[in-house]
Amino acid sequence: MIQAWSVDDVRAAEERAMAQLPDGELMQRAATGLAQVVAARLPDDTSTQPLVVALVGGGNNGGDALWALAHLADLVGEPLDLVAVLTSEHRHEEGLRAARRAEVEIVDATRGGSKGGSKARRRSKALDHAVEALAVADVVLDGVLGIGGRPGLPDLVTELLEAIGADAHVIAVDVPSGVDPMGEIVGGAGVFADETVTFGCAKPVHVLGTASRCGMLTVVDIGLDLGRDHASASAARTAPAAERVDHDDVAALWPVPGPEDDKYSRGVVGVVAGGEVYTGAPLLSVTAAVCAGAGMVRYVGPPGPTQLVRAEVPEAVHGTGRVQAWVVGPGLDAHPHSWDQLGLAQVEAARRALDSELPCLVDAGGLDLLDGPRTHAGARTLLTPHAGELARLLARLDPEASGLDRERVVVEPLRWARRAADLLRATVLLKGSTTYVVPPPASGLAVRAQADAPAWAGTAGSGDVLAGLAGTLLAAGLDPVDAGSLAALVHGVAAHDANPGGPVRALEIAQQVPRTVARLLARAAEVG
Ligand SMILES: NC(=O)C1=CN([C@@H]2O[C@H](COP(=O)(O)OP(=O)(O)OC[C@H]3O[C@@H](n4cnc5c(N)ncnc54)[C@H](O)[C@@H]3O)[C@@H](O)[C@H]2O)[C@@H](O)CC1
Repeated sequence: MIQAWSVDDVRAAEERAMAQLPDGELMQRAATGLAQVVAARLPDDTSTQPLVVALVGGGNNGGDALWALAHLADLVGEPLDLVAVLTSEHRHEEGLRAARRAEVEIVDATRGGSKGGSKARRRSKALDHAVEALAVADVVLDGVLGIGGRPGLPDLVTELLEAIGADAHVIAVDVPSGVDPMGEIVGGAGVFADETVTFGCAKPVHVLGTASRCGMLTVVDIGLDLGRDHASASAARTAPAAERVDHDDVAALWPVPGPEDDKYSRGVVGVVAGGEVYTGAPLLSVTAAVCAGAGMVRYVGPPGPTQLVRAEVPEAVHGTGRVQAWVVGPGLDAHPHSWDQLGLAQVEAARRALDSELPCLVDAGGLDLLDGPRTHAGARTLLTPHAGELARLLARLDPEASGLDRERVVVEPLRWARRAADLLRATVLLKGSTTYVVPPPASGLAVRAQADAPAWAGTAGSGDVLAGLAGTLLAAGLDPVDAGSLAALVHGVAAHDANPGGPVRALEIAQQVPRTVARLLARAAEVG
């Protein structure tokens, strides 16, 4: 599990550590670790002298970058070209002195050129020089903004970033500059790093939807005390703000049956999905549930899709009966015409499932049937909207979200998922290239974010498969946060495994699940 702590918790932990350590020690640890990573990324080709350029901001993040350049000169022991481009009128003076002592070339890009005239003529010589160096640098260190950064960048920095050559390896110091350190706001201007070197622990930016801006993540241990040892939790220890389940967690979380288990103890999942119009969704959800290892799958639906499920998934049983969790809504028409008796009966079946006290996954058309907090199943409800469905749900139920649209959800996914989780007292799994699993804020549980799926997985029916998969995990007794995040991971990996690097159809994702689960379980046995 990758765990990330909030900026406030990191700052508090830094203060606690600094109170025990000599002045500047934490930054030295950070800069030394950073310099070691940079040294390892220098080109093997020794025919030309490697060039490392650091973009240096005015805060401690800039200080890290300056000290790292200073250490690098000692560490590598071979001639290097080191350039620090200052991007702010503020300076980390100690870092600057250290860089000067180490004969790092200092380029002050903030020194303005002549005023007036065209933009090109106004550029200072220093800026031109920085731009030239960036174009040919082997490694570029982004030390403009760290955890003190707000989303967005000054124009000067944007101009410098645009000058970075295509072959440069870009390493962000702690946080890619311009990107929200808390990972709440996705997109916008900012660095796209090949790699991020962070200090003490991961921050939300590294695991939420902003993770794609960070590239590979290295955490340098600088001795922060951040709730690593839950067993001896003291007042000073804090809970993570965000988490990501990884492949090595699957064995610990996946419900593997034991010799005493039977189909009932493994979990019976009931699927109320589809209708006479949408017949594919139930087939996909039921297939996924069977393939995920449900003890039994009961399908509830009108004759058309029932016939199809009978023909394609002989393992499924039909009609209502005892279940341990419900999947309600894939392909469900929540508002059938008054003459559509079969459609109305299916909506009634969905409402009965929603009103039961059992764990419940609510997807697609099922979301349109929700009208307030989940008082019965409460914390054991998992809502699985995509951005458009979440916008529609909130615009309908939350007076403060009237007019909310998909685009706003895409920019601030956590804000709106959290809002729905709070309002409906349910866990919200928001689907997208990053899948967020957001428990009700009152639970105090960390948000999870998964980004395991290839873009090919964004295909019709893929969400129906995810619903069947996650519903099976709910029926096996997992809580909604584990069920949602584990299902998202396995769904994504199965989409990859089904056809690595190429298109995949939803049914193939479902059919791949047994082998993907087996592979992930075997991996744990090998690692363990
Ligand atoms: N506190 C410590 O002991 C340690 C701090 N470390 C480093 O310190 C960093 C945090 O340093 P700071 O708190 O100085 O913050 P930053 O270095 O991230 O920069 C904050 C400064 O940038 C300005 N700023 C923020 N967003 C901006 C934007 N979008 N456009 C223009 N200016 C903007 C702020 O007003 C502030 O002056 C960490 O990310 C890490 O790199 C590490 O050295 C580890 C130890």
